[in-house]
Amino acid sequence: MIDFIQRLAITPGEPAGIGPDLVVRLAANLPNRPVLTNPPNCPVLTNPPNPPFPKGGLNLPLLQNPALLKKEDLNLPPLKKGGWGGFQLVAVADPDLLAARAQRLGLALEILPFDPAAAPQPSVAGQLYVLPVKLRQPVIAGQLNSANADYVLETLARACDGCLDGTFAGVVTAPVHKGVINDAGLPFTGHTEFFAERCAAQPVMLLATPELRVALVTTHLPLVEVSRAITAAHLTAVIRILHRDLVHRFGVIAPRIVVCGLNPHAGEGGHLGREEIDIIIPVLETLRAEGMQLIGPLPADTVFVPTRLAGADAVLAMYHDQGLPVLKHLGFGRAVNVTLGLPIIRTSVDHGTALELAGTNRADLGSLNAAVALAQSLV
Ligand SMILES: NC(=O)C1=CN([C@@H]2O[C@H](COP(=O)(O)OP(=O)(O)OC[C@H]3O[C@@H](n4cnc5c(N)ncnc54)[C@H](O)[C@@H]3O)[C@@H](O)[C@H]2O)C=CC1
Ligand SMILES: NCC(=O)COP(=O)(O)O
Repeated sequence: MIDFIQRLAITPGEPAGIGPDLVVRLAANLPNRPVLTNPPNCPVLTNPPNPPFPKGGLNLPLLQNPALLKKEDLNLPPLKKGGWGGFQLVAVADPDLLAARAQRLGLALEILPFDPAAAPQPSVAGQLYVLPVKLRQPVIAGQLNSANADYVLETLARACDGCLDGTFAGVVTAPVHKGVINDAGLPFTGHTEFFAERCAAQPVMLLATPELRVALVTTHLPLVEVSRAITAAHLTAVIRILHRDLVHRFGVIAPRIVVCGLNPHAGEGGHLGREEIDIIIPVLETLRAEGMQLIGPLPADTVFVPTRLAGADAVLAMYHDQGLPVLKHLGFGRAVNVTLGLPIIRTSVDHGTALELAGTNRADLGSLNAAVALAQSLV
C-alpha cells in the first residue's frame, strides 16, 4: 500500500552531455516498487502536505545549544509509522530531446505530458512525465552549443520555482556545463549558486557517500579569491547551516564536524599563513562555546586519515579542491551532491557532463540513482 505520492523534479542539465541519457535510462529502468520511508525508529510523515516554501527560506531556528539537544527539540511533527512512499519523477526538459536520446540508446520509453493539476501518479518503469521546456536549437550529443545555454537555465528555474510553489517536493539535477553557459554571456557558476540566488538563501555544498560527508566553505571560486572569502561572518554562517542541516535533514542528533585549515599544516602556528589564527580558530571557539562539537582546524592533508575521521559526521573543507578530490577518490559514481541551506531539497550527481560518453550507453547511472534515493529520503 502506498501512503503518499511525492513529485520529484529532475533536470537533465546540459543537453549535449550524459544528463539526458541518464534520465531516460533511469526512467526506463525504475524499480516498480514504492520506497520504504520509515526505517525502524525513524518517524516519517505519511501524508506530508508538500507546502509552498517562502522565498528566503523556512527560517528554521539555529540551534543555540546543540550538545544538549534532545530528540524532542527537533520539533518533528507527530507522525504515523508504517508509511510507504511513492514518487512521481517529472523531467523538466524538452520532450523531443528525451525521446530522441531514448531512441538512440535503444530504450522503450513513453514520454507523457506533466499536468500539475492532476493527482500525482507513481512513476513506473518505461514511462516519464515531462514538464516541457523548448530547446533553442537541435542538439548533437557530445557537441556543446551555447545557443542552448538559456534553455538549460530555464529548466533549472522552472524546477526551482516548482519546488518553491509546492508542485515538487524536491529537485534532482544532472550535470550542466558551466563553461558553455558563460560562453553564452550568462553569468553562472553552478547549480548551487543559481538555486541559492533564486531562493534568496545562503547555500552550503555537501557531497556525501555512505562513508563520508564533505562540505565546503567556498564553492566555485578562483583559488586566488578563496582566502578573502573566508571571513568570520561567512565561516560562522556555513558552520551553522551545516550543523543545522545535519540535525534536521540527516537526523544526526549531535554532529561532530571536523574542520580543515586553509594553509599547509593548518598554518604551522602562523609561519605558513595566518587565516587559522586570525579567523578560523576564533570562529570555532565561539561556536564551541554554544555547544557545537567542532574539531580543528586540522591540517587538510591528514584530516582524512581513518583515526581522524572516526566518529566524524562531516568534514568541512575550506575550498572545492581541498575536499572533493578525496571524496571522489573514495566514492566517484555513488556520491551525491546536496545543497544545504536552501528552503528546497536539491540533490545532484557527483560528476560532470562527460560529453565523450553522451549517447553511448556507457555512462554510469550510480550517482544519479543515489541522488534520487537521497532526495526521496530527505523528502
Ligand atoms: N553538477 C554539475 O552540474 C557538475 C558539472 N560539471 C561540469 O562538467 C563539465 C565537465 O567536467 P569534468 O571535470 O570533465 O568532469 P566529468 O565528471 O564530466 O568527467 C570526468 C571523468 O569522469 C568520467 N565520467 C563522468 N561521469 C561519468 C559517468 N556517469 N559514468 C562514467 N564515467 C563518467 C568522464 O568520462 C571523464 O573521464 C564541466 O563543465 C563542469 O563544470 C562538473 C561537475 C558537476
Ligand atoms: N564539483 C561539484 C560541482 O561542481 C557541482 O556544482 P553544482 O552545479 O552542483 O553547483
